[in-house]
Amino acid sequence: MTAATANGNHAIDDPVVVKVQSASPIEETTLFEELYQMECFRTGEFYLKSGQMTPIYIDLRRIMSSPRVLRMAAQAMCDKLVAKNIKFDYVVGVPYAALPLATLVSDILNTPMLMKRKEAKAYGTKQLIEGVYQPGKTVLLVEDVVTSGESIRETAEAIRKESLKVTDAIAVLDRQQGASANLAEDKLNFMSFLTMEGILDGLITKNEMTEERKHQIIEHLAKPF
Ligand SMILES: O=P(O)(O)OC[C@H]1O[C@H](OP(=O)(O)OP(=O)(O)O)[C@H](O)[C@@H]1O
Repeated sequence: MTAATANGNHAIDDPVVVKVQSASPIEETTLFEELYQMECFRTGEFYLKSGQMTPIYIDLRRIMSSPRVLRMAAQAMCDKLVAKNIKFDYVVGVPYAALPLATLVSDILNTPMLMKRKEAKAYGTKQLIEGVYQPGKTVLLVEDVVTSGESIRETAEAIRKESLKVTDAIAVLDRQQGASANLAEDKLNFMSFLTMEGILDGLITKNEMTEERKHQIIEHLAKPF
């Protein structure tokens, strides 16, 4: 049996929608504070997937150690999806870091999840996309942190090969290094709950950073990969 959920998405075998939006929407500053307390922000010299050096590293893998904060981050994305009236039939997390987030988004919105593997297995069904799906349906991609958008793009490509549609992707945080424009070229609408600029402003309020350092970092991150 298929049932439409409150946001118009479809769930299998579960007609009862119990959760969608938070009673009061989660504020960016509230999630920032939780991420700060969980030491998700580190300054220094780190290297990203793209090979680029970054003076600030944001590690949202840490939040799986707090189900409360993990849920808050997922709920913040759900609030945004509902507010923007984004429609989709399945939720897919960009492996691996976003998988716990995607699981909670699927749960909160009562919308089925699929799982995209980084690599297909050489045994079993050898499928790259796991779960039950019908071709022609639409997938929402969920990310933790986005830099270039390449991981989203790769995931969208694998999903589209299965004759599924992908039009929207959401992340907890956009490092604001060109992902929106890159993904738009691939017909993907990208949104995030937090931005790098918001994080840097938050770190200024914590006296962890000066305005001058913030501008140096933004300038550094604006350089091409
Ligand atoms: O926008 P991009 O330039 O693709 O960078 C962002 C990606 O990098 C990180 O994943 P990582 O490659 O470190 O793998 P993991 O999720 O398995 O830790 C992050 O979780 C995103 O998926």
